[in-house]
Amino acid sequence: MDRVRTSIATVCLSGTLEDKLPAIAAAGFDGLEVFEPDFVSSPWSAEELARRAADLGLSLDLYQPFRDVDSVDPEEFARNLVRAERKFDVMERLGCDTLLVCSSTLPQAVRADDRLAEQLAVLADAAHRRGLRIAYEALAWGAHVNTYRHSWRVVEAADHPALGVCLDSFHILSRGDDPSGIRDIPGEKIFFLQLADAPAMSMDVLQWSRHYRNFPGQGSFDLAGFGAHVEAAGYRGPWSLEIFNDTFRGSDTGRTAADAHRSLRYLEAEVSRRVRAEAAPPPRDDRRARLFDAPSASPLEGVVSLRLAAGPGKSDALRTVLGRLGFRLAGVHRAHDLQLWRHGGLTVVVDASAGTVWTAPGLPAHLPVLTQIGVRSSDPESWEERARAFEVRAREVGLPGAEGASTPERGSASDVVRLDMTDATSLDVRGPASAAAWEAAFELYPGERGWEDDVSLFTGVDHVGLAIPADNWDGVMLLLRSVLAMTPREGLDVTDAVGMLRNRALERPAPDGGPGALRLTLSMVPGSVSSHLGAARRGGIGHVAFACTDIFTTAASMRARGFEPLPIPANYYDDLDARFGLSRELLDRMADSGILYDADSDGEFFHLFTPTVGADFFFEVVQRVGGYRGYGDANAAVRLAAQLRAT
Ligand SMILES: O=C(O)c1ccc(O)c(O)c1
Ligand SMILES: [Mg+2]
Repeated sequence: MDRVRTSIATVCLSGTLEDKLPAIAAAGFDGLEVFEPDFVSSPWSAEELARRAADLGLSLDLYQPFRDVDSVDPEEFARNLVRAERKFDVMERLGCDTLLVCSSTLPQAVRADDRLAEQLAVLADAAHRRGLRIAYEALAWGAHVNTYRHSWRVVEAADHPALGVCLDSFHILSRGDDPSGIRDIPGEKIFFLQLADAPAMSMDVLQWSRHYRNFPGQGSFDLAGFGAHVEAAGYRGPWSLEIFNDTFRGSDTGRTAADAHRSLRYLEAEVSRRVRAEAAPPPRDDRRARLFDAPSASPLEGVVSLRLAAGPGKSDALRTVLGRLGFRLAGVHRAHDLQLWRHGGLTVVVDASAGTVWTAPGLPAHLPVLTQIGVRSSDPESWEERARAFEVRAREVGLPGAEGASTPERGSASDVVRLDMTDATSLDVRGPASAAAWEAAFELYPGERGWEDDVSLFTGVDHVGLAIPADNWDGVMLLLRSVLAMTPREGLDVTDAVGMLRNRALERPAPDGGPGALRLTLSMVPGSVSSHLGAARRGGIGHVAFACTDIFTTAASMRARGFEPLPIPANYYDDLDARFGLSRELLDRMADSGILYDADSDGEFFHLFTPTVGADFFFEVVQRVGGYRGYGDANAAVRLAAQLRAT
């Protein structure tokens, strides 16, 4: 059976049709929806657009929108029919056979269903005579028809072969409607399917729809459940994206189109899972083969290494902090200005060169920056395949050779597969052979093995905080959810001394089902990818949080190395006392070491912070007690104020 056809409305992308068409084709779409304002503002004739689309192998799947066709005023309805005929002319010339008609938003919309069905049948008849058809869509803010069930009732009553419904996930899910009734619509009467996700928001639904939609996997709708209903109904037309989003309208066209196509692949894989889970016995191959499914990859087994670009300017400050955290300088690279720091099983590489040795040419605007997170896994190649299936570039990397910084990727096979998570930070999946290959590139200090201080205070990396430029937020979210199968937690906005930060944690469970093998907290920073890392924001954002089992012992040990706890005000501990009723003794001990506290129904959380190093980077040490699931976000404003004071 044929694969699902993918389509995208031109309104999703930035630029003019000259920019959009090639980007849509390059991203791998089969077709597109012609958004009328894009056509009206184009110098291309309908024939020219049709020819250009055909040259790129794209079909024109829908012409949209046609608004407010029905009317209680017969003369107005007659005029609307004339208007429709003009659009049929355009569609004939385009070779596009389906017109999207939205439910009316006007006061003169027909309120009687039988009358509305009659008018739609007249319109459908006119379309039919031209070999065209009408897909009727219930806008969530339609004056009379604003639910899919209502649109289907009217279409069913009209009973015309050239009239069907258009289902748009946004209009259905934004209202909190139950989508399971889609199963009751015959698949062949669903003429078109528009897919959009959106972040949870509490606002006027029209504003929400016109400005904040995003691609499947970027928002919080249950689109997999929605898609499973549509599949069950037997719909076999294209899956089309219709995203009105102000940020996408101003972002790189090719990049947005690539995200868009990836989002459909992700959604197909998710729907495929639902369909399989639902059906007993599992659906036959024909149903499954229609939907894309990604190969699974070897489990990730925790963060084992980190790399920080510090440049010559920030490497000393970083060196001081790492030393106080209990890391030791274990060696230097044979050819590059790279330092190897170690603590127990953890490795941190500080890149002190004037460019970055492994990353993009030129240093990011703000230093230090976390450029790499290394995770252990038995089969890195399986990640290369999985990433490729999701159209994400991943590659096996060589170690920086001795030839010079200009050819860092040449060198011995590394057993490392690199995936670009953000513009600054890659995820390096490190296979069993990677550690040895890696070490060979470094000159280890004598006595490195029997270091007298070789106690490991940290059990690993609890989580990593990344600053994400606003225009890359949705793209990163989709990549983490699709390729890495991470699950977002509820978003949280934190208001602090210098503004508001939008935060979102994503987690990927450990192979043993325990807490996160990979936990990331993303914070949205103003600015764009093109300014390399967004505008500077005062205060800490990017960070690495090390896990420990006894934060008081860890704090004492850090202090013995010269670490000075971040001064946390007494008011904070009084407030803790009021909220949690902790013992005075515990509060005093926490205050003494600059430790902050949080608790949820499953456990407790203790954490401490370093001052910021450079623009916004810091380290955190955390101790989770019981099943605490959060990240101590309640303390973010107190932490930030203390960091501002300390730097
Ligand atoms: O916002 C609108 O008007 C609009 C137009 C066409 C659509 O398909 C839609 O979902 C919304
Ligand atoms: Mg729509």
